[in-house]
Amino acid sequence: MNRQPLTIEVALGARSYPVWIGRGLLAEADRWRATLRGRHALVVSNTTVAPLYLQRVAAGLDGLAWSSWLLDDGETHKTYANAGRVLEALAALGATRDACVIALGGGVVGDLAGFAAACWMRGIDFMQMPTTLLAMVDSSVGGKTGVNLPAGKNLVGAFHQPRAVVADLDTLATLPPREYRAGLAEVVKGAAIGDPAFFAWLEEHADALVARDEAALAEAIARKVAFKAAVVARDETEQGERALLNFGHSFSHALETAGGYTALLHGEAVAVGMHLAARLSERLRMGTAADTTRLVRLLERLGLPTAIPVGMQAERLLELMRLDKKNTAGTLRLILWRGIGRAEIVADVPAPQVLAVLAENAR
Ligand SMILES: NC(=O)c1ccc[n+]([C@@H]2O[C@H](COP(=O)([O-])OP(=O)(O)OC[C@H]3O[C@@H](n4cnc5c(N)ncnc54)[C@H](O)[C@@H]3O)[C@@H](O)[C@H]2O)c1
Ligand SMILES: O=C(O)C(=O)C[C@@H](O)[C@H](O)[C@H](O)COP(=O)(O)O
Ligand SMILES: [Zn+2]
Repeated sequence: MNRQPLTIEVALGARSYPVWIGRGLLAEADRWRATLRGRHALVVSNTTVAPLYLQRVAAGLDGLAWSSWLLDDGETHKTYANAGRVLEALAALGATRDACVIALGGGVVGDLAGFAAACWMRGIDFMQMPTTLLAMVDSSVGGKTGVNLPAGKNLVGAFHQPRAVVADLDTLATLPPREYRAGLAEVVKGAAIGDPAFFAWLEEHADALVARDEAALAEAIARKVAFKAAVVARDETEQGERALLNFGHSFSHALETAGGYTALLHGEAVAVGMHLAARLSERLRMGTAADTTRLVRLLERLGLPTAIPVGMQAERLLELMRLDKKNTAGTLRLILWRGIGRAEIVADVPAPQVLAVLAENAR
């Protein structure tokens, strides 16, 4: 079998890096090990992923001074305190400026480990080894790193690009169904904001994706990664276009925070958030009910939620949305939607209209 991975480059000049997508890549250490510059490596993983996959990575670190640091599992552990613990682990390892932090896990591990790498000695190398669908198609690519505060999602963080992304599709074999579906939400997001042909392809292949058909999944991952890589290459630090990748996220981050980071998975909250953003767009006479229906149908076929969880108050959600990083000067700035493939950044969105959509959809 030809084991050459698909390579998608994130083109950022001297800081360009490959996203390798394929099977068996963790064990093919020669490829990824060549990107390590120094003799120290810290593998950050969690208590679920490490027993499954750390051994494959460890085999490739032979001869280096390396150790591992394991996070407890779950979004509630993506905290500033735990980022500090990763930094302490780097100190214990004696990591110098040429050390590398390797994130082995989902987006929680990747965001936290990347943030620690951005902070240690003002920034050291970092490699992403995503093991969830969501991390492969979204969080491992683009260099957004960070942690949550009780006040809000991802409020503390840094842009810090990895040196390489190693997406080993074999790891998805152990991913629980709910986590797999959550990853599909970020795939739909990419198509919804800027690629109508991809959206139509997803509609056509929804059943195959639900059944985890290998070819359909590989194509979905490749298309979403290529889409995101291109956006990041044009606007690395979200001065403009990159904010479109935040479609649904003003709502979803509020939903996640309101739920104490346990009620909804990030991808599930993004699905609900995209639905709410589409409804708000209709209300503001930007989008059409027909497009919202297409979006909701696709999300539901993929097994994703589209409704606000029972008991979440509209006023509380609006209050949380006011702390979103896209806002300026005390006004709401959201990603709204003119329809399939046509998202837009909209400033000064009237709060009463947002509240009305939240209230209409709260249960
Ligand atoms: N930086 C970015 O650009 C970006 C983009 C999207 C999401 N995110 C962040 O990513 C996080 C969500 O990431 P996620 O959905 O990967 O969640 P996650 O990291 O919590 O992983 C999901 C679950 O799957 C388990 N798991 C991971 N890989 C597994 C495997 N191969 N087999 C079995 N179990 C496995 C994990 O232990 C966890 O229980 C959120 O914090 C979100 O804010 C960041
Ligand atoms: O890469 C981006 O840019 C994104 O917005 C991707 C999002 O899916 C992701 O959830 C990201 O972490 C959100 O970033 P934030 O800036 O809203 O915290
Ligand atoms: Zn997201």
